[in-house]
Amino acid sequence: MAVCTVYTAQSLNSTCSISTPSKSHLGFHQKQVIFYTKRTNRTRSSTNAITCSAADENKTVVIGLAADSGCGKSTFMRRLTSVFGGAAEPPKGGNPDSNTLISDTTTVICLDDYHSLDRTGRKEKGVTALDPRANDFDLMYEQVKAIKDGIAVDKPIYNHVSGLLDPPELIKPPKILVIEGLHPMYDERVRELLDFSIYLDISNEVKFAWKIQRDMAERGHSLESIKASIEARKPDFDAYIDPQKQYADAVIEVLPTQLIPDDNEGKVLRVRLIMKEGVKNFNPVYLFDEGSTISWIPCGRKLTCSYPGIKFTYGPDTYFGNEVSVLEMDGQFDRLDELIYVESHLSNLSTKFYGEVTQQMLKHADFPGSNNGTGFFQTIVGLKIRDLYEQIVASRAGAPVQTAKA
Ligand SMILES: Nc1ncnc2c1ncn2[C@@H]1O[C@H](COP(=O)(O)OP(=O)(O)OP(=O)(O)O)[C@@H](O)[C@H]1O
Ligand SMILES: O=C(CO)[C@H](O)[C@H](O)COP(=O)(O)O
Repeated sequence: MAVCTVYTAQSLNSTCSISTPSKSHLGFHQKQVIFYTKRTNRTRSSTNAITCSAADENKTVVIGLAADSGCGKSTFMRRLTSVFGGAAEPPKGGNPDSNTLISDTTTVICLDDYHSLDRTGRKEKGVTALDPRANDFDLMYEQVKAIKDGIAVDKPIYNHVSGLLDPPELIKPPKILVIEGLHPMYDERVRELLDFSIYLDISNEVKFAWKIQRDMAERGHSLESIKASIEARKPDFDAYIDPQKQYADAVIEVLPTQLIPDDNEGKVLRVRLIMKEGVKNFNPVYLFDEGSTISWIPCGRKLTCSYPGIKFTYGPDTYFGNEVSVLEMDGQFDRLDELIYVESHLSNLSTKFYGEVTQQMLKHADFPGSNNGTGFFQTIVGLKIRDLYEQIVASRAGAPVQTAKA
């Protein structure tokens, strides 16, 4: 037994703890405790440096989700957390404007909380929130690494209501940590901590249509102000956000349909799920025959399709020099219960029972994108992440990995 100041490891199986008071500015959860190590793999008798790490099988799995604002991250997160069961809610009794969502298995933190400049600060310096100079990547790295190592942190909160940085909130290491926001793959050190990464790539036309729908209808903004805000963000979006897609293990690309010539309504979407080959614990989904190039129009006797119909394509491709498999869906579903027909023609879905994708889609039929490839592919990626998590846990425990059914 030793008495020391520790950055508290929350897991009982944590192997040891650390004492480096000079690091308190990094927001580790710091307190004076009697320090007891249950299973010590490594101890170093130094007054100010005891290394800490959670027992390997308990280490937090870290997922990164990158996208611009208003591109469907929250909707995706709701689909993902639902796959693990249990409701995701803000920390109980905490800041009502917290951006964090916690469920039994997952904790989703929003990287806006690492803005180093508040709204006024950005205005004074003439930088946008997308600019790396408005974000604290050192703190982001230190805290994500700490959580991954089983250590709770006091994470700052960026308050979107006031535009100010609020007092921090305690984040305990969950089974799965999702870091979502503008820059999860921007900093190489943070990128290295990710067990899996996703980029939501929404084309300008579609982003514009979604922004109008939300910001005009729900937030009372004018068409001109929405256009101006998109234009103002574009240079920094192109410089700092968009390039992250090259690092993503999966990209969901959302484009206008090709089924309606010169469509400018932006309601019918062509959605591409780009899946990197050779990623550990992740086997891309395929249609009919793995590695072949397939074009499929499922609108026949088993799927109701009104104009302009539905078209799937699948095949190998390259993306930023990486080998990928691409599954594409253009069009929209008329009847969600018939989705089972499409699901039954896809393989490597990592479902636990026949029809699980369809069941998830029906459960959240009211979420945006439920009648097209955005919701369909987000659900599939959610199931793939569950599978990846289960494989990581099984391999750490040295148990044979029980592969998913489909
Ligand atoms: N798949 C979709 N299909 C149609 N509209 C969508 C879809 N996903 C999101 N939207 C629209 O975009 C808006 C923003 O979605 P969401 O809140 O999920 O995005 P976000 O990236 O979390 O936004 P922010 O970062 O601004 O909080 C929704 O209110 C909805 O209008
Ligand atoms: O790009 C964003 C990510 O959500 C926001 O614009 C950024 O976080 C700044 O927020 P606000 O506009 O509320 O000051």
